[in-house]
Amino acid sequence: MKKIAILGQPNVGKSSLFNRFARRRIAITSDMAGTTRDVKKEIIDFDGKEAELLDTGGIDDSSELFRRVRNKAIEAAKAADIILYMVDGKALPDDRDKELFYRLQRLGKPIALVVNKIDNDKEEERAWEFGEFGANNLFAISVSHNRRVGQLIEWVKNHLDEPEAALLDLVPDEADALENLIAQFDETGTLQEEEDLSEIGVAIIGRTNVGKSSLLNALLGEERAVVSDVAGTTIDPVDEKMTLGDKTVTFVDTAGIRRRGKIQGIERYALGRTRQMLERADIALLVLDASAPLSELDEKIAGLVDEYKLGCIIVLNKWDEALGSYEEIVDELRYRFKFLSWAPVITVSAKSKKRIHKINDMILKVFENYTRHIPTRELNEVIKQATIRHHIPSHKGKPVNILFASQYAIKPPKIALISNRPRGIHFSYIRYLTNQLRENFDLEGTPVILIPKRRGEREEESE
Ligand SMILES: Nc1nc2c(ncn2[C@@H]2O[C@H](COP(=O)(O)OP(=O)(O)OP(=O)(O)O)[C@@H](O)[C@H]2O)c(=O)[nH]1
Ligand SMILES: Nc1nc2c(ncn2[C@@H]2O[C@H](COP(=O)(O)OP(=O)(O)OP(=O)(O)O)[C@@H](O)[C@H]2O)c(=O)[nH]1
Repeated sequence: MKKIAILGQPNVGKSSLFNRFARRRIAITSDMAGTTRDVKKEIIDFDGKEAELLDTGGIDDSSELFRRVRNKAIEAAKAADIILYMVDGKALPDDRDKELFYRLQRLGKPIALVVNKIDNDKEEERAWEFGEFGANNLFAISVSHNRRVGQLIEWVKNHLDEPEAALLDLVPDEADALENLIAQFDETGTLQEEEDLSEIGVAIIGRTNVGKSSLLNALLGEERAVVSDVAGTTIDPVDEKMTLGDKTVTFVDTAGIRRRGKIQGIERYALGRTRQMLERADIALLVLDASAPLSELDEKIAGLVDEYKLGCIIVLNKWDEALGSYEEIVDELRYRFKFLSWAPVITVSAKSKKRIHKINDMILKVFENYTRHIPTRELNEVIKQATIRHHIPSHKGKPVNILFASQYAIKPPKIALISNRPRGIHFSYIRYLTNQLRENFDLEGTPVILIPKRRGEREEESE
């Protein structure tokens, strides 16, 4: 007989769905031969077919660790033939669910992502946010409003019809995969950072003749033959690498940098090539020529750094021939590049290799900030204090609240502000909060992105 498991975090609606399915119950057996502590099973008549429904039980304490959800999911994944992974469509997608679902999906068993509590048409769009789970089968349903539950039942039924697997036990590959699954989470149930943080992609950008090749050579610490002008526009992206502490720095498309004079003239082409580099980089070294006035092209190139949301270090090169004092030049620069106010400025002379090591130190620091994960508690404390100091202005006469904040990505840090009226938070208030974060956490050299999001509380539906 096929076994169906309904998994998910507390309160997503597992019991409700279980009861929906189990309306036509045939027998209840209370344990699974003592193998698992609290997996109940129930034989149900599933639209004319018998199936076993595994009930992994709720987790009573809402403060329980996600680890327990995961352990139960793994137990059930071992036992089940069909897995329904349920999430609360009124909440934001949880990265831990996403990672767990993704890994369960790779086991190759029929598995569906069930986004519950999509109670009406208006709420449909919330389900789209769960598209990032990469589910092959996604059902946006409402158990309590009986929306689309029929479709889910159809899908399950189709899989009940499939022939039973010959072996109920796990094949070794699957067992290994499950072992790996366990190893990938830490004590708190958070997926350990799988992303490789040992490589830093650096793009050296700037208009022609500012000293990009000279800077690259100085950074790499050796003179290299400069490839003289090659006719034609073909670019072979060649990266050069250096080690900085325990990190590898990859300078992207150095062939393009070394090919002299290439970006001269055709501005569109220059910007296009810069884009290609930025796409592959974590940090941009924006090189400016201190011996010449800032140009419009400098500004356009700087604008791309902002657009790509990369870490940035402004390198004022040719400092040996600087046109003015440090204050004069930096004031002008800050005035023109307001959108890069968070980027550190370093004055260097690539030609004489002066202060080049400052760039190395700064690359490491900016990368640390670019990949910074602000602990939820500290993040919320700062946001809370900020909202006490300056209240969030009301929107169309209605109060706007931030319920909590949660960082959901790095490179750069991205933070969701869960609000009753996300669209009611003015951008100037977002800027204020961003500055508060910058004052409290080291975020030098990295953009920080704050995105108001809705949690889907009832009261806002009257908006
Ligand atoms: N709005 C809405 N609420 C729902 C829906 N389905 C379930 N709920 C509610 O969500 C809450 C949790 O439902 P349960 O079925 O107990 O959730 P669970 O996942 O079994 O919870 P645990 O037992 O804690 O693991 C209950 O208050 C349900 O009434 C739905 O489709 N829409
Ligand atoms: N005075 C001074 N000149 C420099 C410095 N760095 C580079 N230069 C000179 O500036 C000119 C351009 O340097 P490059 O390194 O070729 O500049 P680039 O940005 O790679 O130029 P393109 O390939 O044309 O985009 C050369 O004549 C360098 O010698 C510096 O720190 N001080």
